[in-house]
Amino acid sequence: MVLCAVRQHLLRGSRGAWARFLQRQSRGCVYSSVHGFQQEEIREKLQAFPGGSIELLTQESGLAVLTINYPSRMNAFSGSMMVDLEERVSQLEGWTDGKGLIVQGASGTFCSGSDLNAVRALSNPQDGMKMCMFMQNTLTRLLRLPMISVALVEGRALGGGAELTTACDFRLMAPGSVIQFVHKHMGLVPGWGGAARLVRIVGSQNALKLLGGAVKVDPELALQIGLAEEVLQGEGAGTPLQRAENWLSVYTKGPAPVIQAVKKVVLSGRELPLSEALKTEKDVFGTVWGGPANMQALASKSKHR
Ligand SMILES: CCC(=O)SCCNC(=O)CCNC(=O)[C@H](O)C(C)(C)COP(=O)(O)OP(=O)(O)OC[C@H]1O[C@@H](n2cnc3c(N)ncnc32)[C@H](O)[C@@H]1OP(=O)(O)O
Repeated sequence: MVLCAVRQHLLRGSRGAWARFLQRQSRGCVYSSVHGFQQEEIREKLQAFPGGSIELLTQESGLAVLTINYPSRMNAFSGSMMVDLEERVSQLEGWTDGKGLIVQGASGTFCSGSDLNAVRALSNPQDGMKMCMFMQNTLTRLLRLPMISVALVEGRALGGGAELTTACDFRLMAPGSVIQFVHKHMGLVPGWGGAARLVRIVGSQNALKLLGGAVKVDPELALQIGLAEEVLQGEGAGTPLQRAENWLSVYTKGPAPVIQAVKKVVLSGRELPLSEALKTEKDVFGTVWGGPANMQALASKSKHR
């Protein structure tokens, strides 16, 4: 009873801590009206470029699959798909049972970046900045979801598609797939946060090579520089999605509050200064200490041989 009350108190404290974490990180977003960013205004503009969709399937197991779906344009991001993605991320933020997320493209290819038709129409500097801020906000929130995320790369991940892979915790590549930051060939640099995240994943030297040379990163190179965790081999071992689910299940096995706590402490360690990360870790620890999974493990006198 007492333990329960203490836990409730800690839980309340932790929710506060997590809310404070997100608040410090601008509620999970990078830009708000303070930066001249008006979300509704850009949403309206983006909706004027329809096509394709972003599909979200949540499973009772706590695993969700997000599919970028515009096969006739190699899953390029139309304006309405950017808006769709933001809405799907909002849905995932409110999914209390979520533990894992796989991001994939439809029809055997990942994503060929932004829809060049929309890009042409939004090529004035003001609209470009607004689109950039919108996508940075969305992909930052995607990476900050309290669940473990994996980009399943089949076929090509080009431009903004390559940037999207970096907004997941891990990348798995199918044989023959390619991740390529083609921005330089387009007279651009990444603008959806892909450069900042890439530096943290592969280091600045490798990031400079990949962006400066618009290098085609095949699975072998991706493994070598730490961009990908694994190549999904094995014809007989199910579809690439099934293999990705298998891979992820090692990390999502267990109760949702524990898996979410794992992601939260790693996220705060990655994003906050040490003293603040330590405080957040303490608060997140408070949510699992004395919780059902902890009590059950203690009662079963589990060994870790
Ligand atoms: C954030 C910054 C960015 O993301 S800038 C955008 C970067 N992406 C690109 O430049 C990709 C340009 N596309 C390509 O290089 C090729 O289409 C790739 C993806 C390699 C596929 O080649 P291939 O297999 O020969 O097919 P294809 O060229 O016939 O394409 C099939 C249809 O899809 C379309 N498509 C492809 N990518 C885009 C795109 N990003 N935006 C708009 N449409 C795209 C192609 O135009 C083609 O359409 P259609 O059949 O000609 O009507």
